[in-house]
Amino acid sequence: MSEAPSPAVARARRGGAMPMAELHCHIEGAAHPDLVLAHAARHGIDVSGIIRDGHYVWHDFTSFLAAYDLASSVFRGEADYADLAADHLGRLAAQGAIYAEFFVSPDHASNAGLPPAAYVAGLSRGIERAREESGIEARMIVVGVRHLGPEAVERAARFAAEPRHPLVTGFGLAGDERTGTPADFARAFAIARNAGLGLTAHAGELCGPESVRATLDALKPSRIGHGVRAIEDPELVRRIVAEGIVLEVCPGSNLALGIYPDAAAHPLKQLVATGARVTLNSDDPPFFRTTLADEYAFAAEVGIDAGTRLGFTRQAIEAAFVDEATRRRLLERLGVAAIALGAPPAGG
Ligand SMILES: Nc1ncnc2[nH]cnc12
Ligand SMILES: [Zn+2]
Repeated sequence: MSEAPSPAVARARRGGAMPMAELHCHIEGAAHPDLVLAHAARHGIDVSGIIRDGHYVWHDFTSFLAAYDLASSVFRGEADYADLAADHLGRLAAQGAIYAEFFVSPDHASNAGLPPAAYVAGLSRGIERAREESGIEARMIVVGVRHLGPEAVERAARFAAEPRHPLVTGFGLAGDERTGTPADFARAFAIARNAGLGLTAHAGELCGPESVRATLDALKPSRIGHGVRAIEDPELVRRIVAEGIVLEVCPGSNLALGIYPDAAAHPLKQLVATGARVTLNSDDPPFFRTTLADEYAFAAEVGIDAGTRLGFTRQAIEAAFVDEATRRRLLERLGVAAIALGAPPAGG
């Protein structure tokens, strides 16, 4: 009879010991239910409709967004957001992440009564605290919320652009992909592009390949949030590969939201096989009962080898919205971690 593997070996087999990097996670969506319960109690907010037995409850994309909005509303001050960012990044670092970008939504802060500048100041304090505690590096991507309309998204872009906070390095579009058309947000993306921000947009999550194509045409992002449904159109996949568009793939989110019925139906492996630049991400981890380590474990479970999984981390660092000196440092850290694991990273 063989002995049970040690926890470290079991974790390594699951893919959890890998050095990881994440490009796609919404900070409000990363709020652990315990943290939300604590802040809700302080502010006298009833969250019993969205948190039961320590887990978020929702049943479709619309009710997920409603739960997300209510959970967000319990974070009201600069210090609340510092705690949220530090908690999120501390959890990621404990899993093995060396770099993380997260989406920040000035509209959610404003709805909770906090001016966007104080929101970003609080989050950046959390980033600095986490860096001191664990060495994890992080940046913020301001997002406009699509279902709030083009004017709100332009307001978010102007906030991101001027004055530039040093840790805000990107601009993106989140929210309900089923509302409006990408062209509605072209002005917002022009503002962000002119400010030198990196660009990403959610597409090909709830809607099909036509949404990804229209997003690439109208907004010209270097990265697409999700993008998985591009697999339904081989011509579009060829374009994504040829243009080097990076896909921020979030399998746990896709499965939780029912975009795909099960792991076997998820196109992660096919996307990798096309040569597209793929990264792995957790999106809104406690809402979808996932973690970044779980996403890497998912990749292992669907048959993606360790070298390719390390390649996801390298890809994320190469596509990160950071200055070149930081990118070089992160790639060096990845190289050292990969050698310790006994496997040099793909392409490095
Ligand atoms: N999965 C998702 N898609 C679009 N907008 C979001 N905001 C938070 N999570 C999201
Ligand atoms: Zn997302």
